[in-house]
Amino acid sequence: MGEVDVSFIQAIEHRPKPTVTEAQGIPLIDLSIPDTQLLVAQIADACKNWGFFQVINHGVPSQLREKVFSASKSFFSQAKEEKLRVRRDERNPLGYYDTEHTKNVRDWKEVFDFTVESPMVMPVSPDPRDEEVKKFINQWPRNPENLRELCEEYAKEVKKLSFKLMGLIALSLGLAADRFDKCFEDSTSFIRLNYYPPCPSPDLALGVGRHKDAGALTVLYQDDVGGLEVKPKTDGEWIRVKPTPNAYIINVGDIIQVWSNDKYESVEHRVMVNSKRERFSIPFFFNPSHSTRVKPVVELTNDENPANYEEYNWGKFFVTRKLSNFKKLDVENIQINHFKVSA
Ligand SMILES: O=C(O)CCC(=O)C(=O)O
Ligand SMILES: [Fe+2]
Repeated sequence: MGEVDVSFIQAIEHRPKPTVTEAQGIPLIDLSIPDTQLLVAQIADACKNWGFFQVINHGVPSQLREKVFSASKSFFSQAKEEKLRVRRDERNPLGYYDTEHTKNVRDWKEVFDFTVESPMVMPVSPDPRDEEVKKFINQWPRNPENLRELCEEYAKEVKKLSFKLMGLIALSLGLAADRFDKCFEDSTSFIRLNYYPPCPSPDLALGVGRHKDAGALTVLYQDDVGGLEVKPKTDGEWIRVKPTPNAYIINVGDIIQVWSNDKYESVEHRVMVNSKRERFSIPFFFNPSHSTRVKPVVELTNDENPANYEEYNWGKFFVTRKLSNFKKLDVENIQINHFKVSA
């Protein structure tokens, strides 16, 4: 990518600030502590007050993660023609692309997406009357040769961590640890290799525009460059999440917000770019199966605390969102607040 094209330019109110505020006090949770009750209390506090947190002693081997980062770097360093051999298009949402839009502004990044379950089953169209589903298959590049094997091994490890976190979150809501496990059979989870090239105008563009993650949970690893900013609900300011070696950043996504009936909220975040260093990150998006009907869990609602959301189908929501990120549309893309029950 050369000079900043007009498609990347953020509206003035969404441009990054020239000075960065480092986040203070983001919960850092040690998953190896033997006292489950204490762990659950820490998770509850982090989800309620921050919507995101970091975890250490998470069980994902750091050597494997480093190998995936280095394979990712080698994939993105190839000539564009080579990367375009595995590009995504409207028929297959998996693979490489460099034209993702967030809220209709182009992101300064390149990505490579692959699913955790292969094939992954998803509806073909956002139309609620169209019941057709399709099996999607990952596209793997010729180089680096070991990318597929490393990514598949990494996916298994992060999936284990995601189930563990989901269990702790369920416990923190007073539910059984396996309350949500069934929803994640035949999951639509996917992993994204993110590459943010140096940007000549980091004051005008963003690596990823402000957004909330639509799925249940995001398990993210960022390299040591930094650039991830969040807007926790306790504070209206964007704050920078300083990279912590060997820690995963966990975000509550929109689905947990709905399941918990707003007890936990999905946090807005974005990525700043810089003119000097390229940046890499790898989010794992833990998403339920396409047939999951998302609504506040019955155990958490009653007459005094009625459901804040109408039920929606995850597969249709996801497909609608995918199509809108793929190209610039004239309308706002689908959001959970479209399902909010009006007071
Ligand atoms: O690169 C990052 O640190 C975060 C990326 C992100 O928020 C996303 O891909 O949804
Ligand atoms: Fe995100």
